[in-house]
Amino acid sequence: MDIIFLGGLEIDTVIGIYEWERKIKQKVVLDIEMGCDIRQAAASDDIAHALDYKTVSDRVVDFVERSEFYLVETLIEEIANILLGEFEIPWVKITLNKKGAISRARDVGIIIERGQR
Ligand SMILES: Nc1nc2c(c(=O)[nH]1)N=C([C@H](O)[C@@H](O)CO)CN2
Repeated sequence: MDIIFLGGLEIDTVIGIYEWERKIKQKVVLDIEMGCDIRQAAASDDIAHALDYKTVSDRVVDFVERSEFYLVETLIEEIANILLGEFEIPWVKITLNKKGAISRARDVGIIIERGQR
C-alpha cells in the first residue's frame, strides 16, 4: 500500500472540556497518513486519477475550523469518518496534537488508525 500524507496541518478550533476553553480557539496539529494506490496517477500523470491532497486538506481544515467538540477523541474520530466516507481511502492513520494542553508536556494528543491496511 502506498501512503499520501499531510504533516503538521495546523488548525484553530474550539476544543476542550473547561469553560474557558469554550470561549477561545486553540491550535490542533494533525498528521494524516492515507492509504492509497498511486500507480494509476503515476502512469497517467493526471490529477483525476490521484487522491488530491489539496482537496483532502481543504475538507479537513473547513470541518475542524467549524467544529466545537469537547474531547479530542470526538474530533479525531469525526475526521477519520470523513476521510474514509468521502474519499477513496481504505485506511487512515491520524495523529492529533493539542500542543500546550498540558503545561509540563510539549505534546499531548491521540493517534488512531481506522479502516483496513
Ligand atoms: N482523553 C482526554 N483527556 C482530556 C481531554 C480530552 O479531550 N481527552 N481534554 C482535556 C482538556 O480539555 C485539556 O485539553 C485542557 O488542558 C483534559 N483531558
